[in-house]
Amino acid sequence: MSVQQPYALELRDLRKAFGKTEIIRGANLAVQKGERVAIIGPNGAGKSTLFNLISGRLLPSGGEVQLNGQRIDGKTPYDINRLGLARSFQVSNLFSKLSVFENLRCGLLWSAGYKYTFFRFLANLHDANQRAEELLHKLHLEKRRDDLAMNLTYAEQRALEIGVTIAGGADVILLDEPTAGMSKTETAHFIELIKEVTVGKTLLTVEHDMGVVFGLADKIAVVVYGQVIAFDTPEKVRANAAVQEAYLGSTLADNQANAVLTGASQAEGSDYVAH
Ligand SMILES: Nc1ncnc2c1ncn2[C@@H]1O[C@H](COP(=O)(O)OP(=O)(O)OP(=O)(O)O)[C@@H](O)[C@H]1O
Repeated sequence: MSVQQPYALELRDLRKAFGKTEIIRGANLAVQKGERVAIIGPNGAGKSTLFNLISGRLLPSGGEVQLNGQRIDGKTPYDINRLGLARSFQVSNLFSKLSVFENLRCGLLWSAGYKYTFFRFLANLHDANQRAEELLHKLHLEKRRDDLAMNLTYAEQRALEIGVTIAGGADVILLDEPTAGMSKTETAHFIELIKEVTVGKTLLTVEHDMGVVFGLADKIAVVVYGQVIAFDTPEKVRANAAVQEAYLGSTLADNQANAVLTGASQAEGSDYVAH
């Protein structure tokens, strides 16, 4: 009899109230290792709150979050990161006055624990240099190696941001709207890049752009009113009557529903506020 592997990420009856209002109302989700999952849902459904609960920025009011079979709810973002979960924020995460190479090396050295001793730092430096070169190549940023992060194009900054996120070696990656603000062509390239650099990793994205969702995700988790009402392949989610029903009710929701049902990319930008 084979021993079942733990899920890469599991939410069990997760809850979060702000004051008296329960925003996350018993969310359940079980993500297998290596799956790419897009979290979608109407505005205000609780997608960002879920990401904040998973990454430790918010403490749950109830329920559990498990990472590779280990409970992480109640831990700090730092500890959760050390246990193998990394979240990419917007470009503000970068050191704007350091070069592309130096940004990647910082990410690598931080994960290698350079803080502990100077000698360990030196020992790690050679290895970090080599791995930073490899990452540069993966990110298609070789030509930008010595340019300051602040001088990159927006799309390049987002690529570097993802590079710094994965540099730490985490095996579960959370990306907040990775292609927000990009042109259609940039988005198409970026989806391919994300796929390449996250091979073998588990990926969760919060996403409004259905083009990205259908281009990137193996599975879609539909969050409505603080619960995961469907979690399945894009095709099955599209055909799910409960998803169709839950999306009805507002113009924006109608637009999103149409996009889900047709697999079309949304033309307009989102009103998602980065945290
Ligand atoms: N810190 C907070 N204090 C009080 N209410 C909050 C807080 N954070 C989020 N909320 C509320 O929780 C609800 C869900 O917000 P959240 O940002 O998680 O939704 P979302 O699905 O990510 O929405 P969007 O698609 O618009 O980004 C909203 O009504 C929001 O006002």
